[in-house]
Amino acid sequence: MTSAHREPLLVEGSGLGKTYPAGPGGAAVPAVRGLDLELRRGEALGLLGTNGAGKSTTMRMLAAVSPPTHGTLRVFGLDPLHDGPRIRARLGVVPQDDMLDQELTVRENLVVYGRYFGLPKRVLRERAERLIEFAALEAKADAPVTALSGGMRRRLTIARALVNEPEILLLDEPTTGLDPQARQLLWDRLIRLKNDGVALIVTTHYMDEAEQLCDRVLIMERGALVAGGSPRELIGAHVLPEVLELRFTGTEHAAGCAAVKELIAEGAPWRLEVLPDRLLVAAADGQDAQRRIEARVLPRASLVRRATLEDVFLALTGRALVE
Ligand SMILES: Nc1ncnc2c1ncn2[C@@H]1O[C@H](COP(=O)(O)OP(=O)(O)OP(=O)(O)O)[C@@H](O)[C@H]1O
Repeated sequence: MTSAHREPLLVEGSGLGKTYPAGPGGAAVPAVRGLDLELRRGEALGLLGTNGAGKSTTMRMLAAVSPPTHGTLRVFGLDPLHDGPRIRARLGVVPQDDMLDQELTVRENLVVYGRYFGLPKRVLRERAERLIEFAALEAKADAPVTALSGGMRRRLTIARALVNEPEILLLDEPTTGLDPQARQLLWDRLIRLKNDGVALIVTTHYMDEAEQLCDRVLIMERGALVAGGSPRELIGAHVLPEVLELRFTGTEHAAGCAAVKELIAEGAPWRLEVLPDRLLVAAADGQDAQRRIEARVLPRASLVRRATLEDVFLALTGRALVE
């Protein structure tokens, strides 16, 4: 039992599902089906899946803004159907699109948002300063939102979602469109929150993000759970530990593919994934695979790396998780 398991259960969903009613001329959409999930204090849960997998629908159910049509859901032990306002008061939500007040300054955005929670002025002023510092926006505190970079806006959106000191923060694709440096700073802040005991639920298209942040991930496809566990568990259970990436010049791609298939047919214990621009050969020993393949066909470039969640996703769904 890890220490996380001694923490109280904040979210408990069982057989959770949501079917959107049929529109004019269309069929009903089962957006989420039979999902079991749990979240504890200080834990980060990742929801992974391609577009339309049901991640945003799951987030909306957890945020008590879209009622489930199947299964049971408890957030803070409360039923979202009947206790929506009490649940929402203890949640922070970071939507995909920053819904900041463009004309207001950084500080004003925090203060105005905090008023919705009925916080006394003095508390709010002090909290806004703390959040400005947390979001590393001290130099921009009096600047309007229009003067902020993409990364700064995301940090302000997160700061704003923290005004009510939520116990759970829901983040829908928090770093989409940000450059590597801006992503790193954001991850740093999210890890700090987690260490302070805030529970995070993150949807993302980025496997490295899930590996960095999440204690557990749920891989979803067409509304259903495909696999769940810690990144390490998923890698251990679903893929071989090393991956040899091979790139060939245009016309050689097919020959390279044939050579690897031939070796596998001869008994090499590998798994081949063919992508448009490269071959991925999963193996227990990547260097051995590299030697044996390169004895038959010479790639333009090759490298051996450790298997990642991206490989798990590909192995389970047959699709690369790219935007
Ligand atoms: N309000 C709605 N009415 C009807 N169908 C919907 C509604 N919202 C989402 N859907 C459908 O439900 C399915 C799941 O959508 P959802 O937005 O939850 O997926 P997602 O994994 O969040 O995708 P994305 O990464 O694009 O946000 C899709 O087929 C979508 O078209």
